[in-house]
Amino acid sequence: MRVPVATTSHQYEVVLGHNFLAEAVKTFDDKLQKADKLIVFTDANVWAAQGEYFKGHFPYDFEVFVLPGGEACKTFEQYNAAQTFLLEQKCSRKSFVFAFGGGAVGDLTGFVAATYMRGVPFIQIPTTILAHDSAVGGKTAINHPLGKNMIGAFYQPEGVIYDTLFIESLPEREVRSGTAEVIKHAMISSASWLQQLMGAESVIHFSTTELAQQLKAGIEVKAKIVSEDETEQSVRKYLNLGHTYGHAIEAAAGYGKVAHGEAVMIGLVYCLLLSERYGKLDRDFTTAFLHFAVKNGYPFEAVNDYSFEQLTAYLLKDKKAEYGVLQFVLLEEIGKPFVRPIELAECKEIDAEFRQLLAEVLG
Ligand SMILES: NC(=O)c1ccc[n+]([C@@H]2O[C@H](COP(=O)([O-])OP(=O)(O)OC[C@H]3O[C@@H](n4cnc5c(N)ncnc54)[C@H](O)[C@@H]3O)[C@@H](O)[C@H]2O)c1
Ligand SMILES: O=C(O)C(=O)C[C@@H](O)[C@H](O)[C@H](O)COP(=O)(O)O
Ligand SMILES: [Zn+2]
Repeated sequence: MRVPVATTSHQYEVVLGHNFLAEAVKTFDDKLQKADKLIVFTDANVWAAQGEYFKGHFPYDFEVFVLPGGEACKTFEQYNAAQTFLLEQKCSRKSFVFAFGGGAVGDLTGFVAATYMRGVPFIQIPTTILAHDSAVGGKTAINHPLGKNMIGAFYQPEGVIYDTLFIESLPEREVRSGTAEVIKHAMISSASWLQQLMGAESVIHFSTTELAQQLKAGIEVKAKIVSEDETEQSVRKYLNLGHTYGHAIEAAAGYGKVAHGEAVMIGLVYCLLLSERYGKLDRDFTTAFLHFAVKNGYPFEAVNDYSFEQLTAYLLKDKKAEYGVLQFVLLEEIGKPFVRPIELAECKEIDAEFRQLLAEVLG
């Protein structure tokens, strides 16, 4: 399966298949033959689970740099270590970089590639469900203790090779986390798709074929939006549904304790509550959605670990804020997102409603 991405700065394809790494990498043969060095960035968990397969199916010589697993690789320290590795390997502008891992490896590697000698080409080889989102569209970043993804660049990959075989070793918690972004893509694009997901027995036990269909549908939504608005001037903001509150939870927890997708799911419910005030969605729908999320194991108890006051500083650092006022992505109805300024006092009211609803549903 192929999904084209055509942003203002770059055109490329996402190729999706199963057990097809060698074949997919070969489609870049022209470029890779001309490269003076191939560097693979990965993380310790991915390399332990999938390194042998990778080595057996990657048809070129390469050097590998193994980062710490998860959010721990999106730090200034690891950014510095990765740049040092490229310098020590004598990489040039003719070198090629691969991000082999989930969104954390992809975001770090993309930012390293964007800034090494002011830009070297890179290819995303995602290994998580979540990375159907992160590997596409060119948002690259590391975290700052004061806010999520605060230091980064828009920098598109040369291509995305998505071999769903890698997902077979993904822990269940990460399957759940990644599926939150699939659900987000459904919420901003299609009521019938969301209805299908909400009606499923479980959204974390899809068959390989069903999963590939869900991933492709998500990639298509993302590709269409980033092709229209690469740098988040307009419709790209819709991809941030659930992230204003979600990122605040992630940052307050200390990156990695609440997984990105878990935090996004929490943020999606928060946005549904807020949307009730400005669109056609009502409390019955929000409650049904929360039940669906709880049934699938999303950890809403995490909200109770932080007061609204603890979240406030992170909320205010959201990148969509304008002139000090938060801009939330809301839903007129499912499939119809819009952006609206929301004052902090109103955020606090919704936060209180959220905690009340959680108490009712979680008991
Ligand atoms: N750039 C974007 O547009 C974008 C979009 C969404 C999320 N993100 C970012 O992506 C990150 C989250 O990505 P993620 O959920 O993929 O997390 P991740 O990269 O941290 O991976 C999750 C965990 O699973 C392990 N793992 C990954 N693949 C594995 C595999 N195949 N087998 C076994 N273990 C594996 C990792 O080592 C890690 O511990 C966050 O930092 C988030 O901010 C970026
Ligand atoms: O691609 C986008 O645009 C997104 O917002 C996708 C999000 O899922 C992703 O988590 C992104 O990294 C968030 O970006 P940020 O600008 O809020 O840091
Ligand atoms: Zn996200």
